[in-house]
Amino acid sequence: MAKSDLLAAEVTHRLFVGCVVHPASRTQLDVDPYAIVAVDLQSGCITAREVLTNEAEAAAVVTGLTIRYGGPARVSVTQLGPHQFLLPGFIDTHVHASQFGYMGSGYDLPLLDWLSTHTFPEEARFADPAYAAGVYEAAVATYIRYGTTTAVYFATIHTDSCCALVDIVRRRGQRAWVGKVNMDRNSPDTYVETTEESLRETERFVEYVLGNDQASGPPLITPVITPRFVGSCSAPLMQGLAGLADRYDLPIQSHLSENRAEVTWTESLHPECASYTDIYATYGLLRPRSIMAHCVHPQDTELRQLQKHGVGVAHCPNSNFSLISGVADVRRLWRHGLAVGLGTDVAGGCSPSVIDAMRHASLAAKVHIIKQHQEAVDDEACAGCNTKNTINDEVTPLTAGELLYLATLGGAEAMGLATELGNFDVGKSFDALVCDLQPRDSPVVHLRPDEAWATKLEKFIFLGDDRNIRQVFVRGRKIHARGV
Ligand SMILES: O=c1[nH]c(=O)c2nc[nH]c2[nH]1
Repeated sequence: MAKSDLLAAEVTHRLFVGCVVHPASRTQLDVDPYAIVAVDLQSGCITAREVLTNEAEAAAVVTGLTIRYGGPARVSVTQLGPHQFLLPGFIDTHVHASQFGYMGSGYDLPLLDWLSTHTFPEEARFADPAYAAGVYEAAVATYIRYGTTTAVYFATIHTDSCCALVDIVRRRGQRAWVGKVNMDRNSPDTYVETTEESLRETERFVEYVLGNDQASGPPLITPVITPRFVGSCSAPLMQGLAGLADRYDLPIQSHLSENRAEVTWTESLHPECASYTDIYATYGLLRPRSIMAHCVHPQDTELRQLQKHGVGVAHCPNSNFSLISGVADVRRLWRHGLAVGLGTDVAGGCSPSVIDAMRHASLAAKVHIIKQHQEAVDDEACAGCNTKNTINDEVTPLTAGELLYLATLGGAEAMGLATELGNFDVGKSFDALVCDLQPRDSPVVHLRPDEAWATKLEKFIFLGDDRNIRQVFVRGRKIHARGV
């Protein structure tokens, strides 16, 4: 090839060479110290994943793939460093972009008081699109920096401000479901809509999102139907929203069974229904691609109903601790066959980080173990059972593999997107993080010589932060790189 042809040739594929970590399933975490992931930069999809045994073999496979993809001028090779690894991008299945401004404050109140004291007054300010854009710009940049490649956003009731959020997410290249919030009852005068307004404005928002997609390939941004929760949505509004979800084939998100006082109040609003979950079922809001946040206090019958309708759950442990809502039990949700992802639930949760959500999920699972130990000790049936870290197969700590699964593939399953996202299977979108355990400015993660990869991953989960996320990719495109 002449030199001028070489210069003109376009790079069509990128190969990542080094340690690759991904959940093959809930029960299998693959950690491959010598592996290659190949990405077609046109489609942003993974075209090959090769698992090797040593560096020499990796070099030979790089050469073979380079020939297959048209030669060195068409292939860019990224060699990961000794403490770097590739991880699927994080999926935050429940986050209020509009609450970013007061995250980290107001945790002395339970849910319903917190909503009326902090949340509704702040969200009412989003009537001003300029104010909204300022908050959304900071929020989206932060979530991306922390490795969230896919976010399921609540915005507010204000359509123009919701459109501003969509524009920001689109410009920054993140994948997202974005929801205009619906509220037509039990809300302050300054932050409420009529039923008709709420439906009309939701349709205007949906048309805006669907009409403005400029990404090549399937859209990165999807409008999501977002009744805030039963307490703030009348039956006609819920029914109307279910109709919009049908008409536009859209996903749905809401809150379910977060706090005991909320459950009691909600059920009192609908004596015609058997339970909180049954209210959503009755008004048509439970289906595949519905995501219900929290599910802290459901009865078994409710979990069976969620499973029957194919609903996914956003587990939001930081929020459940911060608002003292209770502790959702992930293993119980799994036993009922539910798909579960993680939610930061900013600002109920006090961190924008899915790594933090993994840590809190670990603690939440341990609370169930501690509770059972405590009950056993109180019964005097189990003197000394604190010497074990498990009660039985159903009450055990979450492993590092399970935590990484919740943060990635579990979220994709809850969204009904597991054929496209969540790990590095060939054909899926390359939504990925280049993680670095030894960036120059992160003294917290200390590695001993010859630290095993299993230990390195645990340290990433329990000590890591945004400084350990070097690059962020969505559909093969780099959307963030650290300056340091
Ligand atoms: O954690 C929560 N955050 C909210 O904004 C909200 N609204 C209803 N229920 C809610 N729960």
